[in-house]
Amino acid sequence: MAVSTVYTVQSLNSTFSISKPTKTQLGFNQKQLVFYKKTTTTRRTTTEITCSTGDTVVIGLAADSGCGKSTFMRRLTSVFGGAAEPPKGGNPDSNTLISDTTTVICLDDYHSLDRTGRKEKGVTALDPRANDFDLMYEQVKAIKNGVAVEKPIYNHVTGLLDPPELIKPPKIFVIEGLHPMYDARVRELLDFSIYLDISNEVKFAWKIQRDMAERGHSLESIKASIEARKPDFDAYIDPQKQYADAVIEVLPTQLIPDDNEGKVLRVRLIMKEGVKYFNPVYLFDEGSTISWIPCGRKLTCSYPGIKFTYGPESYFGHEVSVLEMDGQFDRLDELIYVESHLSNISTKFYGEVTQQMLKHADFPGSNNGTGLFQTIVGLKIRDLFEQIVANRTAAPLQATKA
Ligand SMILES: Nc1ncnc2c1ncn2[C@@H]1O[C@H](COP(=O)(O)OP(=O)(O)OP(=O)(O)O)[C@@H](O)[C@H]1O
Ligand SMILES: O=C(CO)[C@H](O)[C@H](O)COP(=O)(O)O
Repeated sequence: MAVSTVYTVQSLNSTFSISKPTKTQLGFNQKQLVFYKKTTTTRRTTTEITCSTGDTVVIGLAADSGCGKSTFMRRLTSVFGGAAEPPKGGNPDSNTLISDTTTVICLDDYHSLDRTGRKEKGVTALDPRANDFDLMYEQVKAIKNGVAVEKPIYNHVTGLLDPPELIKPPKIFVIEGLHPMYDARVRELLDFSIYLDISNEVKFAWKIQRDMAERGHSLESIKASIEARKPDFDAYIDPQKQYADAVIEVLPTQLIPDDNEGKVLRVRLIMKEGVKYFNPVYLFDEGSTISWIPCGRKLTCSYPGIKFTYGPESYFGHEVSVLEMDGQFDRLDELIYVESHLSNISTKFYGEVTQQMLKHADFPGSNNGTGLFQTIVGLKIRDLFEQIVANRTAAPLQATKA
């Protein structure tokens, strides 16, 4: 019986056919090859095998508005080197940030209702009915498979949906916003997920600081906006934390009794056990329960001091490790003392965490656990990315040997 084999290779720019692929092409490790489709035709039957060759690692970052996502993204892209900028020559109100390695998109771009539409229907932007999850899923899947997409833009200045912008598959694709883990199909596409869990007291303090000082809002209007969002936040945003591989929880300090200023923070890094390519950070002794007050000869601490705790816990029925820091640093250069007591932080050289923190000393949270844990999660993401890529490169080699 005559058997002919047709291979169709779709690159980012074109589709072309080749009669017989080379070994490299069969190993799917050419970045520009996105779909590999082999059609074996006998006289009457056709079998199709489709393989994706995209190298893109997808990271989800969930948090409410004004909870530090942009700051976290700036720390993350800095770990990979190079600055992140909006697409060149594009819409000046684009929410996208592109650097050499990473592309960060804001999921607000998948709002299906614009500001007026939401007002007319009486729904908030947090409500799933105001968002297009089908399109979000299709486009994140395409990027993960190495296919460029035309993503819509939600314009925060006008409140309208602007014409789409072209997003090409990067090495690391970060989807940040209100709902990266809401839709099960999108969740499945994530290689790693993070939730920034800012307690109400702290969220309020940060909102006041930003919206009163920088945006001229009144205290009453800030209170009203937080209250108006709360039911939908509780229903649709907050539950996503159960799916996150890492949660950064930000709470008022316990070092000052009845503190309500929200300036000194207790920050917990909750790390899920058993996540592929992710080994939780630990303090002194993995799996033990530790309480450590490092203030003394090597670390300068003014009132109320600093306290670290570490240990195993259960979080939404998952086994997790929790590293906690309560208090704030007086001198950032002394952070090296704390860093040297942490293990599994995925640094490439001694003192890398301290170096990153010093480099961005002017970012919010640089003197406390928010900055420290965001930096560490950035390093863990770099490590995860490198492991995934190494694994993908090794797999075709093994297949070729077999
Ligand atoms: N770690 C932090 N410590 C103190 N304040 C912080 C911290 N992170 C963020 N803030 C405050 O919250 C504000 C919002 O931060 P950021 O812009 O990073 O949040 P966002 O989630 O990206 O906000 P939005 O979604 O509204 O754009 C900052 O201007 C700052 O006032
Ligand atoms: O929750 C939000 C996420 O950033 C925004 O409020 C939402 O995107 C709507 O934006 P705007 O208030 O500009 O119409």
